[in-house]
This record gives sequence, structure tokens and C-alpha cells, in this order.
Amino acid sequence: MRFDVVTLFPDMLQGLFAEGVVGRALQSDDLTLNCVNPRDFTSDVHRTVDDTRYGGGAGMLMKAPPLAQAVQSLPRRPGSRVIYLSPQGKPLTQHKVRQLAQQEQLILVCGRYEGVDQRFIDHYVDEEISIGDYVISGGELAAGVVIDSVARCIPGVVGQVQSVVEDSFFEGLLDAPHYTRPAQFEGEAVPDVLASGHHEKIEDWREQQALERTWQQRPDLLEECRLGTGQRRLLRDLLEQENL
Ligand SMILES: Nc1nonc1C(=O)NCc1ccc(Cl)cc1
Repeated sequence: MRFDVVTLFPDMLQGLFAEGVVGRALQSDDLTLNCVNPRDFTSDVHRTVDDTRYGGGAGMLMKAPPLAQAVQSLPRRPGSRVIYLSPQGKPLTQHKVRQLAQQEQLILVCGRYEGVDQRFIDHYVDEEISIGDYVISGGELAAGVVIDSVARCIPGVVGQVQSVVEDSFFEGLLDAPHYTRPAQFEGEAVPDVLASGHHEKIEDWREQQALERTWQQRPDLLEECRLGTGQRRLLRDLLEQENL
């Protein structure tokens, strides 16, 4: 997978991935990160990348030509997609992450200021993606979230594939609680079942905890995910316990 990031702040992205498991993977041949700066595609002495809006309105917009030339400067692999990060995009979900991980190349365009000229989006962007319903200062952190979550889905990037499969949202449910040594922490012990060594009971307990936590924190996820018969029974028991 090749990640190309179109950004006015290339050092930000390099900094985000200077260490860590994804950072190390990005040094390898099968996973690369390249940044391209639209400012390098300006022709005026001030290297202008922004301008005021037609029709008025506060703040500045990113101009289309430097963004377009930055994207055009990139070598394109078959199966490459241009993604624009913004609050106007479709929500980034684990399902979308898995879809993106199938591509050969992702070109991530990071906006700054108050937005970009819509004609750049219409002519060059394949899809707009949002990492959440809030506004951050630019698309760079959102691009970092896409790179990290997609890279984790690529075989060989994150060791112990099992830990990736068990990540929250891989089964559509939130994760069960986890515990490690010490056995006692501030007077609280670890749930007995986890010390029982009874793997089937432990799996059932974790399944029940994941359902309970998802039901409490994110009932919306329960509508979407396809529950197995065992999970459905556990959820029914849970709702009965809660007299619901
Ligand atoms: N939420 C989000 N999910 O993806 N990106 C965001 C976000 O807030 N970007 C800020 C942003 C995006 C475009 C421009 Cl021009 C300026 C600022």
C-alpha cells in the first residue's frame, strides 16, 4: 500500500509516524508514506495556496490549481483512490477502513483554512471521509487516523493478527474489559473467571461483557451488527435482567 498525503504541513505527518508499529511498517517496501505540498505547485512569488471566497464570507479557501497539480504530480497505481478528509465526508467506520485497505494506493488530501474550492473536489476527489462530527484545524490528523487504521488491517503490519481481529469493531461490537497484573489494584481484584483457566467460560464471559458494553454505550451498533444465535440469547438474557 502506498499512502500519498497532499498537505501544507508534511512534517506533521512524518512526526505522527516517526515511531510505533505503523511507523516502523512505513519504512518497509510494502507500506510507504509520501507527502506532497501544494505550495510547491504555485507560480507566484508568494507561493499563494489560499484566497478569499466568491460571494464573500469569513476566512480563506484553498485554491484548486495548486491542489490539482499536487495530485497530478503523483504516480498513480491501478486501484488508487483520492480521498478528501472533511466533516462533510461519510463517516470512517471499520468497514470503510477494511475497504480502503484493499486499495493499492490512497491519496489523502488534507484541507486547511475554511475549506477548498468545490471544483477541486468535483474534478479530483473520489470520496470524502469524516473521522467524526467535530471540526479540527486541518485534515492532517484525520489523514493520520486513516493511515493508522488502514495500515493495521494490512497483513504483516501489526503482529499477532488475532489482536487485530479482536480489535473493537472487528466483530461489530465494543471490546470486553481487559486486565493484567497486579492481581490486586487499589483493592480491586481481577474477575474470577479470568483466573479460572476455563477458556470456554472466559470466551463466554468476554462475549457477554462485549454485548453488555455495546448495549450500554453504543446501542446503535447492535442494530447494524449481525448477532450469532448465542449472542442473541445473551442479549435477550441481558435485557430480561434489566427488565427491558
Ligand atoms: N472531522 C473531520 N474528519 O475529517 N476531517 C475533519 C476535519 O474536521 N477537518 C478539518 C478541516 C478540513 C478541511 C478544511 Cl479545508 C479545513 C479543516
